[in-house]
Amino acid sequence: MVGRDGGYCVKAQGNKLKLALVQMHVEAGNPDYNFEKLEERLEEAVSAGADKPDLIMLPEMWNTGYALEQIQELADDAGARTKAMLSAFSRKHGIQLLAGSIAEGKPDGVYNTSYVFDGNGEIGAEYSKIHLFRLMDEEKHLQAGDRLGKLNVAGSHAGMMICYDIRFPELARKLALDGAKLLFVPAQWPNPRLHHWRTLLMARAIENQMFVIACNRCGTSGASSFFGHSIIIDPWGEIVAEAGEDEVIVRAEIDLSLVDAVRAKIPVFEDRRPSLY
Ligand SMILES: O=C(O)CCC(=O)C(=O)O
Repeated sequence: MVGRDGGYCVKAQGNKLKLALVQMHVEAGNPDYNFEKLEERLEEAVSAGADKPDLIMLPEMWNTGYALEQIQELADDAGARTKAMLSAFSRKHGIQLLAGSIAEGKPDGVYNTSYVFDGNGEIGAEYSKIHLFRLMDEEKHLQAGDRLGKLNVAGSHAGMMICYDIRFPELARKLALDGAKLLFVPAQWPNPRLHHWRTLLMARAIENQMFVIACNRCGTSGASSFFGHSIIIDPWGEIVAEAGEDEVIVRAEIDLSLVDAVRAKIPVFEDRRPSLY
């Protein structure tokens, strides 16, 4: 994991948030294994000696992986198993949990859905991926969501996108215009597109002057391999923390007041000319 040590051109005033991103291997088609493994990783995230995070984040489709051919049978029906485990964890530790996403079974099909637990074990927000990734046949097996992902974190508005969604800058801009100061991105982004992953996330952070917090999986699944590189980028485009390719818990503290400081320094949102585009 590499940290950042550079000086900002703008100074944050202090509204701190401690983050822990669980970058883990996901076993495709084996929810029992993945639930057990996640439980271990969550215990590690809050283990004695670790700086207790305010928010823990998980990767995309951590319950089933991309076992799309069997996804109808494997999906968590109404998210019941996920909700039971993660609600209890969130309540026990008083930690907000942005629970990556799962294959969620609903009466009309399977959705790629993220739940956010608010620290009392209640679901504060949920979001189903709206752009299905045709290169991996998602549209053949999954239903697309039809709502934006919005949540509150430490008194600030935040937005949520899942993996392929980051290729749609208008979605991030809409979330920013609606008030988001942070953007969370759970993913299963595979090789060989590390360059796209880092560049797109960096662009979303700089152009919207927001924190981008992205948690990817690692390891291999059939013919696909995943490079990890979970990353936290600040609104000035500096990398706060970035994982390598192995399993790790990425920990960092961010200061949300930096968003206002950056937006005041270069007032992009005031300078927009929406009447022309
Ligand atoms: O856009 C990409 O290159 C990767 C997207 C992806 O893997 C996904 O949405 O699951």
